[in-house]
Amino acid sequence: MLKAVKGGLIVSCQALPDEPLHSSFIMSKMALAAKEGGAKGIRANTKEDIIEIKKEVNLPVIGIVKRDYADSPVFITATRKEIDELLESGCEMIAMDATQRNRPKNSSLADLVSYAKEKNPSVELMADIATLDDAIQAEKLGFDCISTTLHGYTEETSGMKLYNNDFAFLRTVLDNVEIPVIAEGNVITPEMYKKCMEIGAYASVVGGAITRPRDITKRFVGEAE
Ligand SMILES: CC(=O)N[C@H](C=O)[C@@H](O)[C@H](O)[C@H](O)COP(=O)(O)O
Repeated sequence: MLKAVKGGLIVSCQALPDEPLHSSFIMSKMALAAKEGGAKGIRANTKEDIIEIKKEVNLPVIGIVKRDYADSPVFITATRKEIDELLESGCEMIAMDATQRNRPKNSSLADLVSYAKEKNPSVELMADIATLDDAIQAEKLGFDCISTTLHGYTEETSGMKLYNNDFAFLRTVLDNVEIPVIAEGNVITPEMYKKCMEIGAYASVVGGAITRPRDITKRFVGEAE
């Protein structure tokens, strides 16, 4: 997967149950639109969506399963159960929360990494990180790449945006790890995408700005209010 997406755009095609476009069929068509537009890969949520997407496009897929747990704030591929679902989906890469927060049932991130690698060594692993320390730890744990997905979405990083201070966080992560770093989260214009690539991101994931029309509409409406 990593080779296939190098230097390119990965489109995240996700719609949760409370979103108008929640449907595996619609996500598969979003993926087709992304492919026709030149995307090199797809990021998708749930085994069901990934299976539908794979029927429609032959692009590599980064799979996640978002599921809430009462005893932890971690919700992106949080336990072995979600890893199992993704291994059954046929996705080429699995992304998981790689923050150092408490995980459901006191499980450990190291365990999830070795579990996934043992079950299918050919599936690559992406670390969804929020801080520089998360990135450094993820590299030590053997992840294949890092994504800035959760920067701004944890208690510690609340309110921070990837583009703040001319993408300072992305630059810092790039300076401190050797494995590929993928820019993800609030990349909402083609100019921002271009900037991420110029700074040295290996690839960039864009989601809402392409596949969430409710959010796009809100941005337009909000601009004129
Ligand atoms: C924080 C979180 O839950 N991020 C999720 C991770 O898969 C998705 O909801 C985002 O759409 C994805 O990261 C792409 O980001 P953006 O939609 O901002 O381009």
